[in-house]
Amino acid sequence: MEDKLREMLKLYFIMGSNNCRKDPETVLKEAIKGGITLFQFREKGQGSLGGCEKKQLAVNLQRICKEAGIPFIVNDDIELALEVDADGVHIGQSDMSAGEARCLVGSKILGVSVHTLKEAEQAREMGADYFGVGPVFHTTTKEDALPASGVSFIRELRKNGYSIPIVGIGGITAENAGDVMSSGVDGVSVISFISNAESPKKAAMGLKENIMHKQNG
Ligand SMILES: Cc1ncc(COP(=O)(O)OP(=O)(O)O)c(N)n1
Ligand SMILES: Cc1nc(C(=O)O)sc1CCOP(=O)(O)O
Ligand SMILES: [Mg+2]
Repeated sequence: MEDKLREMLKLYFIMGSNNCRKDPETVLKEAIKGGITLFQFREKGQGSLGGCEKKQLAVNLQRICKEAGIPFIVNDDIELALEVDADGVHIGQSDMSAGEARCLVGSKILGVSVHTLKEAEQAREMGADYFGVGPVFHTTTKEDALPASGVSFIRELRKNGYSIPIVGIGGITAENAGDVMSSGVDGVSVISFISNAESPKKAAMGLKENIMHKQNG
């Protein structure tokens, strides 16, 4: 299961309608053609959808993922994740606790954002399946992002014996993805480099090439 999860995390695309310059369903289909391995529905921030519109978009994007065999993760909204029977959820330090989330989602994938060794210890104890660590580089996509910390915390986690799957997030592009991979992560998480690209397919392909290149030596 853990090896399968590491594979899934290689190119983790996250998106909501407000991150896209074209129709979100088209963006997701193109990103899948470009080689993404996991998708997170993150409908959040200025201009995002709510209520029935949010749920309908989740259902439509989940169908596209299912047809392509890409697991579908929901950000923050555990109720929605359970309603649509998503493959997993991602939560951060200002969301519900990882312990509570684990109780609610059972054996679904549980991702947790961590920024300190203390948060990492708690998340691991509470049953996190993977960590999201960022922002690695400067990002304007997340309104309340912390200052960029580079790859130092990723290296610190590995040095302290954390073998749990980890993805780096924040400001990642095809150009810097290889450096993030070299720090010890299993994969990279990306929003705008794909969602805002003229060709989401080409953007995903560019990322994939650099990720695989690093992985193979
Ligand atoms: C893979 C991944 N890593 C980190 C995050 C950020 O989660 P969080 O800190 O809860 O912030 P929001 O995304 O909810 O604004 C993530 N979503 N995915
Ligand atoms: C959703 C999210 N979480 C972050 C964190 O640091 O935890 S940074 C971020 C936004 C990532 O978007 P982009 O790839 O466009 O920089
Ligand atoms: Mg959150």
